[in-house]
Amino acid sequence: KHFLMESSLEFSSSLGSASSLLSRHRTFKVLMIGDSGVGKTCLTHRLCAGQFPCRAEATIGVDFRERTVEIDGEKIKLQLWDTAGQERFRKSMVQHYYRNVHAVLFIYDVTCPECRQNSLGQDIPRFLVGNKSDLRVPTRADHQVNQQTAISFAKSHGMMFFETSAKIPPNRLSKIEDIVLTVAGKLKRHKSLDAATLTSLPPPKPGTFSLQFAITQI
Ligand SMILES: Nc1nc2c(ncn2[C@@H]2O[C@H](COP(=O)(O)OP(=O)(O)OP(=O)(O)O)[C@@H](O)[C@H]2O)c(=O)[nH]1
Repeated sequence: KHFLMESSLEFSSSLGSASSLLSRHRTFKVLMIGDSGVGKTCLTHRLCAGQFPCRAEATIGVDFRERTVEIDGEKIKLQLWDTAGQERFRKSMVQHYYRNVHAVLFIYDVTCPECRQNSLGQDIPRFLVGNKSDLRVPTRADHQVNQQTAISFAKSHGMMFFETSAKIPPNRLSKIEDIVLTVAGKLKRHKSLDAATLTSLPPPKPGTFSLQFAITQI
């Protein structure tokens, strides 16, 4: 995980070059945000490289990884920006990495009902992703985020919902490919994200909502 200088944070699109006019190709900046330790770095690796990283250290600043998928003949490049969850790193970087964002993945840990989050980007596609589903233990349901609660929460905030694990081997339950394809598909179809507006989106509006889930069983 490294610290990136501001100059490398700027969004770039391959649209405009002669070759990209022949094969349509768009790049979208997707922000991964969430508390420290929820698994943003591991999930970013998994979504982009298909693997769980053997070791992950706390992110300092931001880092990004890319994944290209083809949807209906168009190549969509997702640039996943892995942000620092630790408050001391987050504060100093906040205004930089929220610039020109096209979608946000709010990540929380399903075994941590106290996860909190700041809301942003009301006008862009947003996804709520519960990670570490491999750590769910049926007998400890009271210490985990209830999936129905999370689904209702996502619905009421206009987000799409996924529960996944960055760690489990690729299978139907991991949902990793579903997440990649859903995010890319949503961005491809999102009206306000056409070529003309790619580099001129306003910064996401700040605001808050509590992503603190109620513990449903006492
Ligand atoms: N069991 C399990 N462990 C996970 C999963 N995802 C991440 N972890 C572990 O959770 C810890 C934190 O993961 P990171 O990806 O570094 O978390 P982060 O959200 O990037 O943390 P910050 O960089 O501090 O913001 C590491 O020990 C990972 O191995 C998962 O799906 N399942």
